[in-house]
Amino acid sequence: MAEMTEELPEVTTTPKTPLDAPTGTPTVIVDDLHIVYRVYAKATDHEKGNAVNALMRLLRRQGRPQMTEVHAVKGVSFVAYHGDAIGIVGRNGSGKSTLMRAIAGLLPPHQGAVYTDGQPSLLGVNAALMRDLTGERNIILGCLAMGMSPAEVRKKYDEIVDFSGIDEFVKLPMSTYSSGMGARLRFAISSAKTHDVLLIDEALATGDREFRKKSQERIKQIRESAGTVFLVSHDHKVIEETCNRVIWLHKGKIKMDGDPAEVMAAYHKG
Ligand SMILES: Nc1ncnc2c1ncn2[C@@H]1O[C@H](COP(=O)(O)OP(=O)(O)OP(=O)(O)O)[C@@H](O)[C@H]1O
Repeated sequence: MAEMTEELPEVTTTPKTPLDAPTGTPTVIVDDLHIVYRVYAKATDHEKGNAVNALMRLLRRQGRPQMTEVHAVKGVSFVAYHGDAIGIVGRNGSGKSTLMRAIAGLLPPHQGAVYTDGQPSLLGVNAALMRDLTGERNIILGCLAMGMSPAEVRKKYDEIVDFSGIDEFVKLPMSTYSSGMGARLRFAISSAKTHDVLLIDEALATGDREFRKKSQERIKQIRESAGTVFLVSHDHKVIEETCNRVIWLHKGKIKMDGDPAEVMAAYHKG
């Protein structure tokens, strides 16, 4: 395997205490959550800004005419616990990714609230790795960004390269990777750390079968260390094999929440 060649400065930090909270206590509380996107559509020629149109809008107390709202999550409430792996299913546009981003704190609630115990980390298909940098550099930066000390990065480096299976490609820029290789490296980096709440949005979709198996094993380990995992996937086999609970979103609302086999059976019936 390729040795890590980058020099990292010696820094001593106090190690983070492992998650020791007992299972069965809440990690995420979502309370009557509403998320609304505001979209500014392109103005038609008729609406285009000129002084007369602007004045008429002011006089009629109208807002910008091109703005539309998309109510993506509509009053979602649930509680997640330590040790939970929750699958989120639903048709395209049902609000799955929006809900993940809201739990990660990346979207402000329009109404309601999200309370989390610990730091949620969102691992998505577009997780911020840099295409022009080598895999090695991305591993180092990614781990430091997750709060690891340089010593921890050095300790974890081989394991991450090994888990990702990208071998010698680690020395090449990520722009030379296939989408599957990129996804594997992202998952390997993100899951190298114990997460309180790990949100995985379709990030396992591009991996091959062997990698999916390895990632399911990793998710199990995270659950066993009392973290909480959310998994958005259109691959229902992965959901059923990995999760102990499934939430079915439909048009921004929870249609069903419970045992994976029961929810998936109802979901397939439509
Ligand atoms: N940035 C955005 N701006 C405006 N509307 C958005 C934005 N992102 C998502 N939406 C809208 O919000 C709704 C929910 O989208 P979201 O991506 O959360 O659904 P999803 O269930 O994850 O879909 P998919 O399975 O296709 O990934 C859709 O109507 C979508 O068009």
